[in-house]
Amino acid sequence: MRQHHPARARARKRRRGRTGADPAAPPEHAPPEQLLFGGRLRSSWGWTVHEGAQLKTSFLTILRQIPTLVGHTAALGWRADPVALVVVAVAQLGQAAATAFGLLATNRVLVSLFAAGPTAERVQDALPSLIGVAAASALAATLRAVSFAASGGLGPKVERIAALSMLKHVIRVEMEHMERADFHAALDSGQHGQTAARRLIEHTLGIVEAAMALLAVSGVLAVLHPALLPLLVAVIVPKAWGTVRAARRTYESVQVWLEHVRQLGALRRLLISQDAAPELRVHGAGPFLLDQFDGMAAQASDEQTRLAHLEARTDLGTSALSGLTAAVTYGLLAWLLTHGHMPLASGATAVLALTSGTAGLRRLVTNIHHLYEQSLFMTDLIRAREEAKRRAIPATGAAVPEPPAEIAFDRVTFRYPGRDRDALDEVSLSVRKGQVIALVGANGSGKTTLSKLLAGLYLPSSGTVAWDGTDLRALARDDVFSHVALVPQDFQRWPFTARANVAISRPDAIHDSARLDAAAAYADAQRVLCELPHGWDTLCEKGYEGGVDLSGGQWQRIALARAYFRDAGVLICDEPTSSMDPAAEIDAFDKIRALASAEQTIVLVTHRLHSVKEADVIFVLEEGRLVEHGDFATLMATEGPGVFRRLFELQSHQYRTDPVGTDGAAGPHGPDGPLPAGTLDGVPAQPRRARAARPDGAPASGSGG
Ligand SMILES: Nc1ncnc2c1ncn2[C@@H]1O[C@H](COP(=O)(O)OP(=O)(O)OP(=O)(O)O)[C@@H](O)[C@H]1O
Repeated sequence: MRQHHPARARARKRRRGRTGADPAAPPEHAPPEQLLFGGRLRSSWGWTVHEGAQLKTSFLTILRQIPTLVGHTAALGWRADPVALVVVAVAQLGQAAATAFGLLATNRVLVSLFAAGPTAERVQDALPSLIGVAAASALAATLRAVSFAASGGLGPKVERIAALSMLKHVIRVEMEHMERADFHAALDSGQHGQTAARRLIEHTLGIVEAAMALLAVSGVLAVLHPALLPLLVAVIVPKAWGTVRAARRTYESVQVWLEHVRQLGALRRLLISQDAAPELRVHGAGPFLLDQFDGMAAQASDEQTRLAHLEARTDLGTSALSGLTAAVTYGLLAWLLTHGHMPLASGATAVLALTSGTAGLRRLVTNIHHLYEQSLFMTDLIRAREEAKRRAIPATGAAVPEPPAEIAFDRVTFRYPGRDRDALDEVSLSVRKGQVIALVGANGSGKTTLSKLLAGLYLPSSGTVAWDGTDLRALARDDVFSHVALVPQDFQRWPFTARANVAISRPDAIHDSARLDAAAAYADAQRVLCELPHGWDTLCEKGYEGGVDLSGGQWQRIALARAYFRDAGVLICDEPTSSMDPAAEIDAFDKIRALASAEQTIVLVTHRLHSVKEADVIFVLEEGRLVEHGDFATLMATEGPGVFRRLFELQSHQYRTDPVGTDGAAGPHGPDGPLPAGTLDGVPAQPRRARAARPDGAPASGSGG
């Protein structure tokens, strides 16, 4: 039985409805686009501002900027590989000369062949010139190959230089600026500048090559007959117009198609995605999305047909116009020939020259077009690089030779860029060497933010963070970082080998096997490593040959091993055990705490309040403010409902729930009776919909049939 596909039917209807409609009209939004993406999927990335830039700028304006652009690109090429640049330039010049010589030799051949006399003599006469033609074409081919080889190597070198020039500054940008939308937009644009650098070289070389070819042709035409030069211009003008128009049309079509490509690509990725696979199956989302995909694909092919018709129409018009001009041109040529203003041989050479000249021109215009757009991306790269330089962590400052004996916060306030609320509000505290510090509080209370300020990742908006009495701002931040090891909440799961994943915290020791093994032993990660097919050298990224994925808890052990491997004076662990089983968690906390006895300062951010019992100081945060601090006993002994005590009791009661429900109430209990469903860590979670079981065992949901 033929299945009904609503999206396909809609696409069919659209196709039918469009018959007779203006093919130039923009395509209407397909319902799937509206339904799934809320309309066209336009990227908000910075670089998209340049999409179609050449369409918005007049060709003359572009033309005026060409000398400057070519100059910039040449400078870039010179920095990347001066020898290759010179080779390319010489090869291009040589090619032009060979082309001109070849045309002139062709003229000589034709003159000999069209002369009076026996055929054998004429051919013999033409022979030296024929050899010249062959030599010129062999030379041009050799030089083309030389130029090709040199420019092929030049492009990637330029791209590498451009990428490095930006990235080396980006990796030093202050964290706070990494969060800023304007800087991110600049970075996105800059990213495209890296490939643009290579294309700039390609298009500049294309322009030079085409310009040289044109120059050679013009020279030959001037030699054949001065009147031929205006003829070339006569052919050039309509061809140039046609080429610009065709280039713009093609570009426009790519833009329209791009939107579909993005959406279809997003859908295609989801349909084969491993992460989405469970919901695609259980929720029946697979057939639904497939149907949307099909509808959008049908629309995409509609669009391609529309564009193909449009292309054909434009091409026909342009060809008619160029045919007309060519007819006039060749008419003029015929007139010159028939009225004895030019020998027949020169006429034939002129035809050859005109053909090769117009082809060169087409290449010239297309390359100019692309060069202009790529130059915009390149400008973005330069801007991003300068912005990154401006926002960099200072490389200067007082040295920090030892881990700090004390880190002190004095009325520290911090606000994230773009937020209207402080994440930390006048926080004052101090952390001493060898202490275990716990930061606790509800979600969003500022624990992670505080730990990042402590590590020197952010600087306070007001107040000071001082390491041994010196404001962080005055310290060499690289030195500060060298004393910090971090297990962030959202730690990086590097798509590298297990070895690189651990040793990345101290890359200079990546081959130190004893140190790696010690780190694995510390984090209880040996079992994880034993199970990996290539041990330390197993790629921890699924989707590549030999790559494996690790469980959440296994990844956390790797992250702990990484922090241990770093061997720094200050260890900050933000929810280091959230994915571990209970036994592993207890073990991990014991080990982390044990490091304090080795003179390390430990900062623990956690919701597991039982695990902070042995902390030297617990700092309790609430909405960015430090509301309580002290050791566990002090905080539990507070008069009245202290924040920590309330959170602790709430969590403790959760574990004291009657496991078999003999008290007749399902779910956890608090001090005042049953706790709301989903209450965790003292923070109410999303309310869960209760489903009482029906006598027949089916859930009593109100599905209504
Ligand atoms: N990168 C960021 N940009 C903007 N706001 C942020 C950023 N990170 C955190 N915030 C905001 O700062 C406040 C404190 O967040 P923080 O992550 O420090 O809380 P937390 O106590 O660690 O929370 P959790 O227990 O959920 O990890 C929150 O209001 C949060 O929304």
